[in-house]
Amino acid sequence: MMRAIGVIRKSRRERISREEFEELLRSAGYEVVAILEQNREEHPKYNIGKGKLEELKELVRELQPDKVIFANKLTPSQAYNLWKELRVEIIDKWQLVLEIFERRAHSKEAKLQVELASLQYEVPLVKEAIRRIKLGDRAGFKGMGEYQTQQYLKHIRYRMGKIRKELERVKADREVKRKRREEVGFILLALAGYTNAGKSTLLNTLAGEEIEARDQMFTTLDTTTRRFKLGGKRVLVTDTVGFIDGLPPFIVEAFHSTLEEIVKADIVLLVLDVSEPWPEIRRKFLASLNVLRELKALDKPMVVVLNKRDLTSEEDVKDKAERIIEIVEERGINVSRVVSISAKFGQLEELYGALEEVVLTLPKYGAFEITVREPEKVPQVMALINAIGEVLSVEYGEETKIEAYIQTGMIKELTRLGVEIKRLNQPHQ
Ligand SMILES: Nc1nc2c(ncn2[C@@H]2O[C@H](COP(=O)(O)OP(=O)(O)OP(=O)(O)O)[C@@H](O)[C@H]2O)c(=O)[nH]1
Ligand SMILES: [Mg+2]
Repeated sequence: MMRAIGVIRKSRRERISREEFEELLRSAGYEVVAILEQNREEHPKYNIGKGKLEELKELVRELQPDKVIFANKLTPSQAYNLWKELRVEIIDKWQLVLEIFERRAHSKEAKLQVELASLQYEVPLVKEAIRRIKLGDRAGFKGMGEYQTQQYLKHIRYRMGKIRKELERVKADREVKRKRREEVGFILLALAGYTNAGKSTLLNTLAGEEIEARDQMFTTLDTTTRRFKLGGKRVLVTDTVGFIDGLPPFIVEAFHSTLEEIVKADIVLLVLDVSEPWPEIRRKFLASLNVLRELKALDKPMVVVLNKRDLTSEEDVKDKAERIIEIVEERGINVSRVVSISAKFGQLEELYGALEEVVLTLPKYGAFEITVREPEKVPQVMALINAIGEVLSVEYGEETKIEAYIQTGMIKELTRLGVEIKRLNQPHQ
């Protein structure tokens, strides 16, 4: 096991949770031999203050860790300065997150995305090393000389170009699949939310699946899509990578094809762990909203799902739901419903109820009157309607008249059965 010293600098602007940092270190597989904390504004040269640096030096000498890991973001020049002082590998929070991603990436796509993000992160570090060599420093990036460092930079750029192209291909592929699914009348749901909120557990419960769900951060990096039925309707639900506070743009960019599942969904389920203390829920909720905003997915119908209600009391859940509503009202965010569930224990009634309602407000639905002239076709028509919408009323007679909400894209499917269709209203907005 790799041994690490953690460093956390807290300031007015940087709200860093020590608990979360320790959790990240644990998830990345480090043995934490010491944690150093400091309250102060950022020191331009070392991030932490000079006095703290001396303390850290002493600790490094004494404990001989493999790495020193900062909970803050380090500038390339700070990383370099720290390395010069401590002579031990220095990484910051985002490199730590990327290390976790690397361990968890299974699919080819996830692996490429992680590699792209890591390379993107390295570019300024390598450039800084080159700048320092030019100024007379002897060792470049990871101890390489000037020529090697230059070559390395070239290699990084080449590799990034290649990965981007490959990811483009994956993206096009995904787009085709998504279209096909929509064409057969699926409603697309995306699970979004902070890491460890219970997204994969919810997908498992919804779809009767067994994808990995564990009490650790970033269990899921690959995108998984499963089908289930909501009433009679066909639904696809997609689970993707979890969010974290301040998810930096370079990670969002690298994971774009994965996160795009959220952008392309009909409904977003934003999952929160309701058993946590309110300040934690609030922090994670706001962080999730920020990522959704960055993805331009905030205008989608969204259901806030308070998960793990089995771990707390009913009043507590109610109180937190009200506070969530306050936040969204304050910020003018469009949330269709707030529901509480226990994904682990299969308590999903509230979620099903909300989805039934929200689904029918989707712009892709419309109200139609369907006339069936051949009685023997009625069962077949009804089955299809149930899969792509909802029957509102049926009038049997010489000809059967059905009023129903159905997906407008599925009209062709119905006409093929030889029925007559008339639109009753304009689509909901
Ligand atoms: N008590 C309780 N635990 C739950 C519930 N839902 C999920 N958990 C637990 O919470 C932990 C995290 O669940 P996951 O489903 O892996 O969470 P995730 O959101 O997919 O996490 P990442 O993939 O890391 O983003 C696991 O230990 C689950 O067993 C619930 O309703 N009640
Ligand atoms: Mg997961």
